[in-house]
Amino acid sequence: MIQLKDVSYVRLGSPDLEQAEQFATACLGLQIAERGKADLYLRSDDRSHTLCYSEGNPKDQTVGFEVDDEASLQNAAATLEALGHGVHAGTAEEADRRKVKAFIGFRDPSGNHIELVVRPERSGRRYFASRDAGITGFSHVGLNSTDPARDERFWTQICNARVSDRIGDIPLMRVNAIHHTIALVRAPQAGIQHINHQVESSDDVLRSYHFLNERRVPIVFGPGRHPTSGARFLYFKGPDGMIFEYSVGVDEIEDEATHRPRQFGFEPTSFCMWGSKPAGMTLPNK
Ligand SMILES: CC(C)c1ccc(C(=O)O)c(O)c1O
Ligand SMILES: [Fe+2]
Repeated sequence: MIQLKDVSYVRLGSPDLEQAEQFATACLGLQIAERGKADLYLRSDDRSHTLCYSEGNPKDQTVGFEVDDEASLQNAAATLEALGHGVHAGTAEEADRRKVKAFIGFRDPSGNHIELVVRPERSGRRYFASRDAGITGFSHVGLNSTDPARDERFWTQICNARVSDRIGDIPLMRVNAIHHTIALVRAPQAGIQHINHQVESSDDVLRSYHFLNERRVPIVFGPGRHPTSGARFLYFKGPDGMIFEYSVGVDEIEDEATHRPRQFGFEPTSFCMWGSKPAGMTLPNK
C-alpha cells in the first residue's frame, strides 16, 4: 500500500508566465519564491513552494503528493508498475526543478498526472505575500475523474486514501486527519478540477469576494458553506480557466477507526448550505 502523507504541490503549464504571475500575486495572494528560466515558484505557507507555473501547455497539470522516504518511493514504483501504470523515475535535474530529494511520476486511472515526492523543501522564511488574502496554506485538490467509482478504488485501495464523505459519486478523501485532500469530480477528461488554499477567517473569504469582484475575477461559486467539511468557501477562475478555492474551517476527522462517510445527494444544497449556486463549474445548480 502506498502511504500518502500530504499534498505537496501543483505544477501548471502556462503559455503566459507574466499573466500567471500577475494573477497569482495580485489576485490569489501567493508570494513569489523564485523565478527560474521557465518556472515561476509560488509560496502559500512554510514550504519552499506549493504552486509552480511552468512555460508550456495549460493542459500539462501535475499534482505532487509526499511519501515518507526513498524506500517508500521505491515500493510505490513497484506497486504501480505491477498494476500496469507506467512509472517515470525522476532524474536529479527534474527533482531539483521540483525542489524535492526524489520523485516518481505516473498517471492515475483517469489519466491525471501524479507525482510522488520525497523530502520536499521547506523554507526558513515566513510566507509573506504582497496581497493579504489571509492564506494559511495549500490544502487540497479536486481531480477530474472519468469514472469516480473506479478512481475511488485506486486512491483508497492502492494509495491509502480514506473517504470522509460523498456527494453523489464525488468522494472527498483524506490522507491525514484533514477532512479531505483529494476530491474526485466526474468529467469527460483528466485535469485538475480545483486548487484549494485555506485562509484564516470567514472575514478573509468575504473580503476576497469583494476584492476579486471589483477586479472582475470571475466568481464561480460562493460565498458559501460546505455541509460536508463545514468550511466557508469562495471559488473563482484564474488563468486558463483554472478554478481556485479559498476556504476556512475544514473539519478534522477525530477518530480514524470509527469514522463513517456520510452520503449527500448530488444537489446544490449538498455543496452549499447557505443557498449559493455554482455558476461556471460542472456542479448541479438547480
Ligand atoms: C468538489 C466540491 C466542489 C467540494 C465539495 C465539498 C468540499 C468541502 O466539503 O470542503 C470542497 O472543498 C469541495 O471542493
Ligand atoms: Fe474544495
